[in-house]
Amino acid sequence: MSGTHYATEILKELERLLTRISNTELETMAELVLRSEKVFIAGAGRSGLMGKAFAMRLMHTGRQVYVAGETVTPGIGPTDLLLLCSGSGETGSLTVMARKAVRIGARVGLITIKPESTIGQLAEAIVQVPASAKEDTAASGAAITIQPMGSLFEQGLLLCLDALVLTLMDMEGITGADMFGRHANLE
Ligand SMILES: O=C([C@H](O)CO)[C@H](O)[C@H](O)COP(=O)(O)O
Repeated sequence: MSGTHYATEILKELERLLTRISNTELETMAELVLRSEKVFIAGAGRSGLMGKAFAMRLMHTGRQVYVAGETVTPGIGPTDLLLLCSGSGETGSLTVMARKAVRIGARVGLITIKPESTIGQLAEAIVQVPASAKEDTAASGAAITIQPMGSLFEQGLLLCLDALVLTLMDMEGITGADMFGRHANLE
């Protein structure tokens, strides 16, 4: 298979994956975002990069958004949401954050392959992105993707988060122009 054929195959994988994501779960997550004063986003590695892309768009919708671990990020409080992006739902640093957020009384949201995971058990709202786990794609036969590791999850995660932004725009009557007005002007 050549480069563009791979890209076409990836699109087919994503189409199959996205039809298996629940609208109800997405809407529940959108409602949780709207009910929270501040939204803190966290994820490790590539999952974290997708989370950061979402954090920017969520800021564009007018919400108070922070990426956990950045120097200017304040503390989380009981009226806030910690939204975690983790395929496994078991990543150590994120599990620690989730436990701390729960202890403080904040809500935890999770986008994951594994709702039954440690973080899943701490989360009030979960959107399941039913891709292959990163370790399964390394083992022959177990995967539903031709891609290595967590790539299918991470791509599905980004699309799912962009769908969440559109859902929030619908719910709040926000336009793309409103959002563009909030974009960074020191680029
Ligand atoms: O970067 C990642 C790795 O390349 C797998 O594709 C993962 O996103 C990172 O390891 C975090 O894992 P999860 O918390 O299980 O998403």
